[in-house]
Amino acid sequence: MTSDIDISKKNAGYFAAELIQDGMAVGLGTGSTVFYAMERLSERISSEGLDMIGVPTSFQASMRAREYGIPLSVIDEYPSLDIAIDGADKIDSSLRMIKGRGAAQTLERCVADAADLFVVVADESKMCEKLHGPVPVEVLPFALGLFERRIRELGGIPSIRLGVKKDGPVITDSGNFEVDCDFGFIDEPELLQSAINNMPGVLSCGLFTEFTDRTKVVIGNENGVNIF
Ligand SMILES: O=C(CO)[C@H](O)[C@H](O)COP(=O)(O)O
Repeated sequence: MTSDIDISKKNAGYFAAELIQDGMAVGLGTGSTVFYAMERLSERISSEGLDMIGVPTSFQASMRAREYGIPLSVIDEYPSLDIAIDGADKIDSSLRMIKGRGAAQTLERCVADAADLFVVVADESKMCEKLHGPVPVEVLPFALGLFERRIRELGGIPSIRLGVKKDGPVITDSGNFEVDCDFGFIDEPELLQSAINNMPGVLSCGLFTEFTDRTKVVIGNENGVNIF
């Protein structure tokens, strides 16, 4: 049975897919809401002959895009993208967000940075007054101990993410660890983002505060979408 959340995600994803026009290079984010955008893009490719190229942000995104028959390339070939479509885990009213449930935030940040417009698709449960909850961070295995010490010094509680159908730590698509760092409610997301991203051994954290001036957030609900 399709849940309300799934309908909301589908409405958001389908709306984002309609923003894509012929000839566009499009970043394809990771997660279940982006899958709906890909589903609709696939339909448009078949029915309208939509001519587009996708740049995926993870193995998951590229596998699903291939299943959907979406032509793919890489950021080396397309360092400038028209639009990147991606999901988020928490979004505040200033359009700052936390990403990284899928441990893909490093590549997602590269693709968002390359794009003229960052379209974030989510259901209503992702909106919040103040960002809170664990901030995912991709960390070089070599630097883990030092990283955990630095996070504790900043007031966070680091917790290395463990595999579900794998013993031991989650290994990211780039071969690193993913560490969820709990800071509770985050007063100054920009400062926390730069403090974490400046730590030795950090690839990228899941706080996304730098794209707000070119972000469109599409929040799906049971009946349609709201745009922020
Ligand atoms: O940041 C992400 C992956 O790293 C996802 O975009 C985020 O977790 C949203 O996922 P979903 O659309 O499945 O709720």
